[in-house]
Amino acid sequence: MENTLGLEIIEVVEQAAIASSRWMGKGEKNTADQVAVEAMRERMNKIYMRGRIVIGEGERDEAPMLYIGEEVGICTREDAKDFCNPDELIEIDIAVDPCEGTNLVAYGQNGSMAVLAISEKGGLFAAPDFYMKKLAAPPQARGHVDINKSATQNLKILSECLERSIEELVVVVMDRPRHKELIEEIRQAGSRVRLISDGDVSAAISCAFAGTNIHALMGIGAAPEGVISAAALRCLGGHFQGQLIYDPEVVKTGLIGESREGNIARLKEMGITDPDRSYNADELASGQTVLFAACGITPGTLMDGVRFFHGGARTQSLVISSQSRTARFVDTIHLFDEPKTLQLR
Ligand SMILES: O=C(COP(=O)(O)O)[C@@H](O)[C@H](O)[C@H](O)[C@H](O)COP(=O)(O)O
Ligand SMILES: [Mn+2]
Ligand SMILES: [Mn+2]
Repeated sequence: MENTLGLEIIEVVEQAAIASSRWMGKGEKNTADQVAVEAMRERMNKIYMRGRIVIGEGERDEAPMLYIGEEVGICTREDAKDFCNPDELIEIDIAVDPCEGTNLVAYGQNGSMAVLAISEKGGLFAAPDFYMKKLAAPPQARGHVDINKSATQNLKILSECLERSIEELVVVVMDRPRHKELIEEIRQAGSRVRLISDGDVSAAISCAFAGTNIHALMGIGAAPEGVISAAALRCLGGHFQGQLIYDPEVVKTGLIGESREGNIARLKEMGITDPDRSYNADELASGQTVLFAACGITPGTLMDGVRFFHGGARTQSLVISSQSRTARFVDTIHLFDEPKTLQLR
């Protein structure tokens, strides 16, 4: 899979990031999102592959593009056998977030990226558009911290695993009213909290890399983003656990319906009979082969944002593969027309 798709998926996230970054700081989050979706879809449909979107922009009716169930890639054509090789005909599942952190792009803030994860059919948990309680941590803490333990207990375990004091730990939490008590607990335990307004995928993946000064992600974000984060952390050997949140009393906003029972029923319809189950990274991204790619839109902890220069642009991406066991940082110069200069840095 990596051999046939590796380079192609870098271009997919690069094109989405470039398109979206043109709307950076313009206060128009929907446009920043829409152009990323269009660019991602257009580039994906030039790839010799047989892909199906399992995590995307939503259901077909509400999302004209990259909706769940949409088929992408040249080899989804009926006559594909005539021009696609056997590898390209293997069915693959794709999770996309063409603009992760639309608010961040719209307001010119750090941490947004174009991102996707790929696996063979059935290899990615088709997360419903629900919330998810998340716990991400570095590889040394994998299997030691536990989403069912309190933040205080996990910080103690984390400090032992990372051989540093609790006071030296930095935990990223989304700045939401639902996290008031969690934030207090982390501070009370002695650790430091980095609050983010959006973009918990970047925060989760940052846990896997020493030097980011991010040691854990705790709290509730969206479930689709949880699966994408899990795909990266599984390949990197980091810790990731997620638990669906269906009780509107817990989140008090957005994604889910107002009735707890109604939400449980919706989950059941989707085949999720134990709504309280916590999933680890291997279960959320269970495929034999998992590929992940992200490209910075605005600057972030892991990657720089898109930088334009006369006649071109420079992007930074991260491509992770469970197959080759690599995490590649890719720095690309894109030549649009006749650039006067090629910007080295
Ligand atoms: O910040 C986020 C927004 O993602 P997007 O809509 O693609 O720009 C995500 O990282 C979060 O995981 C999540 O979507 C968010 O926590 C759910 O929204 P909210 O109700 O505002 O917390
Ligand atoms: Mn997102
Ligand atoms: Mn998005």
